[in-house]
Amino acid sequence: MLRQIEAWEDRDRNAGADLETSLTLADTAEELAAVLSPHVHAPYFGRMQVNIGGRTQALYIGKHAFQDLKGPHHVVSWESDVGGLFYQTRTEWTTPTRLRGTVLHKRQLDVRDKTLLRVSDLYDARAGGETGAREQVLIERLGEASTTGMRDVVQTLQPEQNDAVRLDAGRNCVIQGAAGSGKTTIGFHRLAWMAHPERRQHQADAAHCMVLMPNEILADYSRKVLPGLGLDAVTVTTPERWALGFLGVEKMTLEDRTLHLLLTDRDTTRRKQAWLRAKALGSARIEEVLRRHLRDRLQGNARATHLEQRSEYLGRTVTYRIDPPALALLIAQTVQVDSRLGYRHELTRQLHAHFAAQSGADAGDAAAQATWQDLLGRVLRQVFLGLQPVTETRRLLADPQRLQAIGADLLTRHQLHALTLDPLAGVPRARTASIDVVELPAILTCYALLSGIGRREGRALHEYAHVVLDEGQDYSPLMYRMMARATRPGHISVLGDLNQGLHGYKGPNDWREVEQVLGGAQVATLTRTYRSTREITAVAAQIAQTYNRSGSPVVGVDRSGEAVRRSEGLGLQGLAGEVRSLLAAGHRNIALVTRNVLEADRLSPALRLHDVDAQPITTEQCRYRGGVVVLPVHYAKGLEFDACVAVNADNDHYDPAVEYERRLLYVTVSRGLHALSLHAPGALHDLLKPPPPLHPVLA
Ligand SMILES: Nc1ncnc2c1ncn2[C@@H]1O[C@H](COP(=O)(O)OP(=O)(O)OP(=O)(O)O)[C@@H](O)[C@H]1O
Repeated sequence: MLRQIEAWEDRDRNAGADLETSLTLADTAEELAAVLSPHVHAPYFGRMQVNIGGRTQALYIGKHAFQDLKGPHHVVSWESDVGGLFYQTRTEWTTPTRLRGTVLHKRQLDVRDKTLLRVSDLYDARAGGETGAREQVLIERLGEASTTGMRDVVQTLQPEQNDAVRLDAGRNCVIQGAAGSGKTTIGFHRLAWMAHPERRQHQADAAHCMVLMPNEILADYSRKVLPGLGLDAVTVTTPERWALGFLGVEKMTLEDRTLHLLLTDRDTTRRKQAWLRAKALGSARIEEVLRRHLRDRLQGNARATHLEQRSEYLGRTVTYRIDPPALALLIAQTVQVDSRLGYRHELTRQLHAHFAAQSGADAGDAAAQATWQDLLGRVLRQVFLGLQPVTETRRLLADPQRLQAIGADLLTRHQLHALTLDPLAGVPRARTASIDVVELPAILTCYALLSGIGRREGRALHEYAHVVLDEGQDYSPLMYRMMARATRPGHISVLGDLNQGLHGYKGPNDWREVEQVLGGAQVATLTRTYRSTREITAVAAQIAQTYNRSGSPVVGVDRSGEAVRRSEGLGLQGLAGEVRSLLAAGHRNIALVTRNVLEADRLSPALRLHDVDAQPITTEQCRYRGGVVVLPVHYAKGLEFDACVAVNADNDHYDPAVEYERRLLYVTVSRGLHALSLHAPGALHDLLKPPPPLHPVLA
């Protein structure tokens, strides 16, 4: 590898016939050298002995493919089809040249800093197959301390995770998995796999892909995995930030008044109404309602449009004109064409054809177009008059009669009724111009129908090559519709856990609904969790089993660790003592997870009085930099720490009768890798009591 890099970096060798060719060659060579360089320290992590067409040979598997031009030292990349065999239980395959291949032996090579540290044989056909060492390697890797960013798991990818990464390219997929099953990690690995040239027509250019994470803190945490997977160019953001940016209203304040009401209002009827209203707003049927509404509005604007323009074309005077019946026809045709680029683009195309017919010109002739351009602009302004996505969507949603008139056959009676209610009237609004998260998908839909949707490149809108949606249980069906519209067909990968849905009022009822709105998707379920020790997983499972919707039990990798610490009746001093004791035990990254922001805000300065410096993470602008942190559960979601302290983990803070609260508690206790401490000023939560001791005979 070093020899190859040297050759690439040698400018004299990359000389072309002329200066320009030489520069291009040198640039390309430098780029190749830069891509290969990081892999010199650990060029491979696996070796397979295979028999292909009767010849036995060794294949080395690494994070990056390497073709040794002057010797026999090749490395195949883990994303290649043959590299995938390293993780699979399958041992036979057929090469592209139709030769039969058989895997005889698999070996894990722990290489760091150009040093081979250890060799573990994973599979040996002559000695009876799997050796069991794969589990051992995994357990050791999981026992390592946490970092401040998401890690790549290429070396220890497990067979079921590998299958999820390699679900058919070109088909949407939904990957369901419990907390710590590696979903988010797998989403990024799937993207790396999609970016590999072997995906042929489905290959996704990383620069044209996007990953949507639930909040900025997690987006920042997960960006750290990108370089190791060769995905530096991928956009990682949150759905709200992306949508506001795309709509050009990033200055508006984003609020979630439904969540505010659900968390603070004790009136059950109002909570139910807010929930149903949010659900109705996120229904995929809203797309069709908006379609009908916009069609009528465009037709209404066209009604009085008599416009004409005289121009000189090829030495003669042409009168271009359009009258209401002609425009009505063009609009009817426009709305029928379901263009991703929107009505404005399609109507422009139709108008070009209309005026071209009047002058006998070719609709694509730029010189001819210039002669009717002014009139075309006037027609568009008239037709789209007053159609601003934010105001237009709000106007429609605030008009029960109009909704009834165009949506009676699309929405249920309950949905229509829910849309007419205003349960949020008492919830304060932001002082500045704002958008609510539950109305955002409808506004985005309105924009998409009028002006198109996709990846902006200058003034053009392109499809995303592949989009990964993390925490997919929190996206409304309408948002799924829009993401599918913005993306190449079959190129959406969804990761989620129905059991961790913290925003059920926005999310889908189940994955079938997602499958339906996406127009088909493969669904895979991850059955194992990797993050936490056996002791921590047992506590999380005890909570999850009270509402488990995914249908599969949570099975953790059987890694033993410290006993879960339970402290009842301890105040702030006790809590500070607990943190100090975790630090003394060698844990570096420790999270104190609270039920809400206010508690976290108060806890940080209070702990300082007891000599514990815990950084608060209480807004999306905060970044996780490691050490001891205090954060509310909704920001802790997706992050992980060496040790987690569940603060105020009692019935008062997590109402046992409310499923949503139990979900929050599940998220809280599932954040620690190695240690969990449950803390309450009084009695611990009902679901966190220690399991009864085993009967002496069983023990
Ligand atoms: N095959 C693996 N080898 C090593 N570590 C793994 C493997 N799979 C998962 N992990 C580790 O398990 C932890 C959980 O992974 P990840 O955060 O992707 O899970 P998740 O399912 O998205 O969790 P959550 O639902 O809580 O956000 C991470 O530390 C990850 O590095």
